[in-house]
Amino acid sequence: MVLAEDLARQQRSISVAEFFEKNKHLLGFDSPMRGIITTVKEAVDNALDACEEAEVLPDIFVGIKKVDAEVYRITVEDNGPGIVPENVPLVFGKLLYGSRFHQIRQSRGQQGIGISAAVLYAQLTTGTPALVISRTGAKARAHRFELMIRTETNDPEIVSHEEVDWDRTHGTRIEIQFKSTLAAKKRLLDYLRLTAIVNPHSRLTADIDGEVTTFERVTSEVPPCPKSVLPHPHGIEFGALKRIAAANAGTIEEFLVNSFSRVGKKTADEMIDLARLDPARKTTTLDAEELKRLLDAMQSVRVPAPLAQQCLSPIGEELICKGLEKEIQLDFVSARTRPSSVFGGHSFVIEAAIGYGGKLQAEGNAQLLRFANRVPLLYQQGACAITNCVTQVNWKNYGLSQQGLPTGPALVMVHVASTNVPFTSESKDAVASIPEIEREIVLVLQELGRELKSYLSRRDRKKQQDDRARAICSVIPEIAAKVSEIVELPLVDTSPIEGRIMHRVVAKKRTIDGKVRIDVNNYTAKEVPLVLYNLSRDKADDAEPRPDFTDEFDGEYNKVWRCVLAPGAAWQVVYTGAGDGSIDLRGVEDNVKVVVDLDV
Ligand SMILES: Nc1ncnc2c1ncn2[C@@H]1O[C@H](COP(=O)(O)OP(=O)(O)OP(=O)(O)O)[C@@H](O)[C@H]1O
Repeated sequence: MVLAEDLARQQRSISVAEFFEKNKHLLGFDSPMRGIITTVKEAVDNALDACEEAEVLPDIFVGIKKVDAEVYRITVEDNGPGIVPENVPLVFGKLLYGSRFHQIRQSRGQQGIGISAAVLYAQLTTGTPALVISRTGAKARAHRFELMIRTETNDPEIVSHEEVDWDRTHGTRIEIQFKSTLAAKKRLLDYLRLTAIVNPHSRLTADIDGEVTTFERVTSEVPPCPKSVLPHPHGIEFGALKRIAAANAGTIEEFLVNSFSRVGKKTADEMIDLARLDPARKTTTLDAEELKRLLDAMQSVRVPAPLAQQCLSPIGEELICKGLEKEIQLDFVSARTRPSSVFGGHSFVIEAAIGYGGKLQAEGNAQLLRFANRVPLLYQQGACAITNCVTQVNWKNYGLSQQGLPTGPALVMVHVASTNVPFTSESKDAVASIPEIEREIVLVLQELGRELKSYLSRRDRKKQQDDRARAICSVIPEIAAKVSEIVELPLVDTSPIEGRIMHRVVAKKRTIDGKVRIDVNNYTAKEVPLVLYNLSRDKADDAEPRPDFTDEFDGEYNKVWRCVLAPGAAWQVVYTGAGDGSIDLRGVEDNVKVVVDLDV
């Protein structure tokens, strides 16, 4: 009895801020290094969400500066709609306060914890308040706050508040200081690069201790902001049904039609009938047993899937490829956006891409890029359903070797976009194992695997043909020389014949005038593709071709320069390479001649 009374004296409620102060690892603040990444991630997620809501092209600045031995100041500034001054203290100084928790639509933020957890972490490690400046439009003045969190009550504490001048017309800036290290610099830049890939409409500028990196946008089209939809009857649980039914003044039929997505009068009547209820009854009069019957009926009646186009914002195949190509040089890339699907009443869309070659590492595991609602997932790869699906696919069928993950110079990217991404924890690092989601991921990877396979066999076939053609071409000049010696006639230029064998122009070191002359008039195509091979990779690496040449590696041989010569166009190009002599490409009307001087 005494013990119970002793215990009773110790029992008291715990504020959510106290809880997370003690369990900061649950929110991704388990180490000082990770603290920086999580803070930047939370603030950038919020900035991107806010810009999307305001339909402005995001222009986001991330600054990290050492201010003391172990203390870093993290700044994130956006050009979003700003936050009204009354809400600023709540947004940054109260955990579980946000605008997205109650909305059913795709957004980066969900829980209303992210940024206030960063403020809490800062005050825990350095005791300094967060500095926030926000402005909502040209007509309003900016408000500057210094904020802390009262952990015992989970309430904001306003240390200072004043109106200030700010050159941005709208946007928000947050500055947080905490103990950390800059060991996370590479990871931070990786995070920003990945964020740029899945948010191709945004410009991200990072200043990490004076070193500035900009990730430029690849499109100027703002993706439409996903719209909030009503809950789907297949995704509702008893507690939620009871709560919304109690708050509804109408009849059961009105309740079903007005409170759930894709439920019309006919579907509602079918549900009510199945639950053996009177459609004219008020929902507030239903007892627990009747609500249970209604819930069962709602789950068994067929209802069309939620309208994914409204509430989701997939990136799209073209922009995924553009983003990947810009940030990671690849020889092959292909992307797929699957049709939308549903799990537990929540819409989701799976997007994926496969890249190969280019600057990817030839050894070791393929690079796996995981994303959820346009946010890169950087931690807990092993615990994520995406990783599980990638290892389930038999990559050997598609020309890659495999040790769990595929290996070799490949990249696999998967994006889960959903109104409710099922994360394994509050730190939102890994996607939970949901059979519907996993099925879609495996399907899309198999689809892309087939494309990769046909690219790899095309490439191998081409390499074989090239090798053969090269072997033949290497003996033609010798045969020509021998023949001219025998028949005692001048040596002819064999380049056009070689060109026809190779189906392209091959420049090699030759002795005629110390130059190679290639006549491309044999091409009947409207445009003449010109490819220069066999330039020493080292030398060609330093060389800058003309802007109308694209410049790439063929992955197998050497540097390849491509351009298109239109017949009839007059060409006069003189190029001086780095130490490998000059290359002179010349074409005249109806007689396009290419002269390559490799006289080194
Ligand atoms: N830069 C910003 N511009 C405009 N509004 C913002 C900004 N940052 C935060 N907010 C508002 O503050 C709310 C709380 O942000 P917070 O990061 O705590 O949670 P969240 O983003 O909603 O969810 P999560 O915890 O999953 O990140 C957001 O829902 C949003 O309404």
